[in-house]
Amino acid sequence: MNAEGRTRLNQMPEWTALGKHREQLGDTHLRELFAADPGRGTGYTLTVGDLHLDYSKHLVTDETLDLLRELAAAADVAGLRDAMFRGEKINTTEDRAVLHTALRAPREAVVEVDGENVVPGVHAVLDKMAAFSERVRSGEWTGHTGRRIRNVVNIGIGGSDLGPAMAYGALRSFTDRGLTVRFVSNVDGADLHEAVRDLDAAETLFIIASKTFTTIETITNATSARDWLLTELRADQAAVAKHFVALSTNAEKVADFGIDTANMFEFWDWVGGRYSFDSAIGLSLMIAIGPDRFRELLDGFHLVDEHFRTAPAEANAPLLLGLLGVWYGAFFDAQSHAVLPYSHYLSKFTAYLQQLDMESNGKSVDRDGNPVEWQTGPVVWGTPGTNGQHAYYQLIHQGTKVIPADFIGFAEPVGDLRPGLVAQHDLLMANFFAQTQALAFGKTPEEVRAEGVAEELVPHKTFRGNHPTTTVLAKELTPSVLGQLIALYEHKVFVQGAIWNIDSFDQWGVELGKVLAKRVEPALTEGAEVPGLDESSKALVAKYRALRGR
Ligand SMILES: O=P(O)(O)OC[C@H]1O[C@](O)(CO)[C@@H](O)[C@@H]1O
Repeated sequence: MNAEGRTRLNQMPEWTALGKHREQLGDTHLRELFAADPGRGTGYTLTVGDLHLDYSKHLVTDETLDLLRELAAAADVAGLRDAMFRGEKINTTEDRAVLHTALRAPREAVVEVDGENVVPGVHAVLDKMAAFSERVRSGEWTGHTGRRIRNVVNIGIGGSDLGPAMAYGALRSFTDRGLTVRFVSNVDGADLHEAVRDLDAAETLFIIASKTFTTIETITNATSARDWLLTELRADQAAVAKHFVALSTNAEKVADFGIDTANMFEFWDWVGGRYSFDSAIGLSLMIAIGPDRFRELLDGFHLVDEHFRTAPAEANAPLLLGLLGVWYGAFFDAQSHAVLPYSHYLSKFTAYLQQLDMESNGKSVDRDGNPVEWQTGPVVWGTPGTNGQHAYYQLIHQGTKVIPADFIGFAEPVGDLRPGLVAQHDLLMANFFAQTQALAFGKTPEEVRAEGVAEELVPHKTFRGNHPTTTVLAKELTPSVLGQLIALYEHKVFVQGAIWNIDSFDQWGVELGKVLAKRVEPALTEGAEVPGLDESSKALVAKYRALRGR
C-alpha cells in the first residue's frame, strides 16, 4: 500500500493474474494464434481518426487483453486521465498541472487551472503567432536593413527543438520552399556554424526557443548567434529586435537578452518541454507551413485527445498501446521498443519520441518516492524502415532479445515527387508488409529444408518468428495525421506512467549533469581545482587540457 491507500502494482491481484496467464501462454506462437482464430487479422484492429491500427501480431489473446484492461482499471488510469484533462496538478513533484491537451482545445472549450480558464490565453498566443507568421511569409516583416526574411533559425534544445525539427521534416512537402528553416540545438559550436555559414544575416530571423530561458546550451548559442548577426550586419544592439524573437515563459530573461517582449510568444508552466511543440514552441513550423496547416495539425492532436478521453477501454488506442508495452516489459523482460517509420519524412520521429517517452518514463521511484519493483520506460530507438533493414533488423529477426516494434506506413506518397519516384512507393510498402510478416511468422526448419538448403545451414536460415509488432497505417502523412500520431504516443506514455505509478511529467534525472557541467567548466578553461571531482574525471580533464595545449 502507498500513502494514498493504493496497492503497489506488483501486489495487485490483477498483476498476479497476468503473471499466471503469461506462464500459461508459455511459448505459444503467433502461427498458432492465427491458426486458432481466422478472424484475428481483421478483428485485432482499431481505427482512430485517420489511423488504422493492427495489433494482431502481438503475443496476446482475448484473455490477455481483458486482464490488461483489468489492470488499467485497478490502477485507475481513467481517473488520472480525467484529472489531467481537468487541469489538476498531477505533476506532483513540481506541483504543476499537465495540460498540453489545452493547447489544442477548440476556442470555446473551458479548461481551468487554479480557477482560471486557460483556453482564451492559448488562442490569443496562437493568433499572435499566426499574425507574425503571415508577416514573415509575406515579406512584410523585414530585417534591420529592410530586406525580407528568407531564413529562419530555431535555437533550442530538447522539447524546444525536437518537436518543431521533427515536424518540419515530416511536413516538408507542405512548407514554403522560398524559406530556409534550420534548427540549432547542440552546444557544440559546429551546429550553429553549419546552420549559418551560407546564410545572409540581413535575411535571417532567429527564434530563441526556451521555456525557462536559462538553458545553458540555448543561451550560449543565442548569444553566439547575436554576435554573428551584429558582426555580419556591422550593426549595433538595435538590430536584435528585428532579427530575434523568443518563445518562453520567462519575460524577464527574454528582455535581459535584448529581445523586445512584444516579440515574445508565451506559454505556461503547465506545458512540459517535451509536450510543448503545439504551443508557441511550434512557431518555426507555423512559419514554414502556414497558420492554416498548423491548425490542421492541432485538430489532429485534439481528435486523438477526445478519443483517449471518451473511447471505451476495448476501443481505446493509446490505452491498448500502453498496456502492450507494460505487458512486454513486465512479463517478457523486453528492454527496448523500436519505432520504425516507413516514411523518409519521419526521419526524426523516433528521436522525438525518445525524449517524449524516455524523459517521461525513465524513472525508478514511484509517485510516493518508493523504489519501483517493476520495469518502467523502455529504451526507444529506430530509424526509417528500409535503412534499418540493412543495418540492425538482423538482430530483431534472429537475435536473442524481445523487441516489440511499431511499423508506421502510408498508402500514398506525399509531396510533389516526380512520377517515377511515386512508383517507388509500392516497393517501400512491400517491404513494410513483408517485414512484419517475417517477424511474426518466421520460417521453420521444415520450410528451409523444403528449399533444398544444406542441412548444416538450416539453423542459420531458420527464423523463429514470434516477434511482436504493431502496424499503424494511414492514407497520407498530412499535418492532421502527424498530430494524431503524436497525440497517440503522448497518451500511450501517459497510460504507462499511470500504471507504473510514476510521475511522467518531471525530469529530475537531467539536472545532475547540468549542475556538474557548470562546476567542471572552470577546470577545463582555467585549470581550476574542482572540489569533489573524482580521480578518473580529474585525469581526463588533465588529458584534455594537455591535448589542447594548456
Ligand atoms: O525549453 P528549455 O527550458 O530551454 O528546456 C529544454 C529542455 O531541457 C529539459 O528540461 C531537460 O532536458 C527538457 O525537459 C526541456 O525540453
